[in-house]
Amino acid sequence: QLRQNYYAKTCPNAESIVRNAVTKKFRQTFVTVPATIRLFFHDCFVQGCDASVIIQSTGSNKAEKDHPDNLSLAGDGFDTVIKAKQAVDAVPSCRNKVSCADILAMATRDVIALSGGPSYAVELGRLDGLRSTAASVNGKLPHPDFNLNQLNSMFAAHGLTQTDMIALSAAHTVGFSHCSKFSNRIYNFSRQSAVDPTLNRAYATQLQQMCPKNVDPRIAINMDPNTPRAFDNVYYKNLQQGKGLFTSDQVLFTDRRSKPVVDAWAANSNTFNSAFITAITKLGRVGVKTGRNGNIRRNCDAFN
Ligand code: HEM
Ligand SMILES: [Ca+2]
Ligand SMILES: [Ca+2]
Repeated sequence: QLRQNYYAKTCPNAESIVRNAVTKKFRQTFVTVPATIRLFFHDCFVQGCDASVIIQSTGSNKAEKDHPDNLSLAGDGFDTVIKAKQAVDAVPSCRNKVSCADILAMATRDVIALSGGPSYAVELGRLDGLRSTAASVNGKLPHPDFNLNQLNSMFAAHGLTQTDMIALSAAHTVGFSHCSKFSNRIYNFSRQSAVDPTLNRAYATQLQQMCPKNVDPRIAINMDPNTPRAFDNVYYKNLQQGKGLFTSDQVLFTDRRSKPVVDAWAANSNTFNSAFITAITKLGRVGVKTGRNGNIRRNCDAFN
């Protein structure tokens, strides 16, 4: 039931208003890019793409964003959606017409294009969800130590194929990770080997330097050591060299079932780009709310 140009009659400039607000935010800080993309993913995988992740906790409700798996979502993603919503609502005819869930989908499309990734037409028509609880996040988001079967089954639960999962994982071509998310790979990996043998040796040494054993937990490092500010297929080239940061990244190359796709997309950015557009469009359809199951929030971080 989603479609392109959904707001053509009700708020014809919705997409350009959002794009302008996102561009302004992008010029202030690059973190806007990874923060917004990850926010969209974490929204869609819990209760569908309904902006449930943006809701603030209240005295009586601990919201999704305060679940441990969401605590590292960067504030600039939330801020991007809130700023874009304010820009939309500043136009009298658009006021309370555009959902926060759609604004997040548009902002995600825009930050990908701004950082050099593929441009695509975004489907719209989502309503905002009416519930957000920390408990509902349990077991719904992938962990960095997942193997291919675990990744596949979690994505399959939302109608996404292994190919879609490999394409979406390329979001790790931009953005940051805290050291704790991969420290198991560079210290005390196993009885046989202190360092994960699938990790490039020189890269492992660099990671140990950037993330010494008792590092400040607030330290975050680039996930793509080569082009951290470009949304590109270098993600797959890194995997070929043992430079995937998480087990869940590197396994896409070490498991023979996913390796052929990694090799193909490392070699051809056009085929990657079109697979990515297919996959993120499917991600945007997950669990969409319509009718009585949703509404259009006045403020994206609180229920009406
Ligand atoms: C395939 C399974 C995935 C796992 C296990 C995973 C795990 C993680 C982890 C552990 C971080 C670091 C968080 C931190 O320490 O701050 C991260 C960051 C990130 N993830 Fe994923 N992720 C996965 C898939 C995805 C997908 C599908 C997307 C979007 C399409 C995505 C987008 C991002 C982005 C953009 C960041 C950087 C965030 C920032 O810099 O603020 N991830 N991911
Ligand atoms: Ca959601
Ligand atoms: Ca990159």
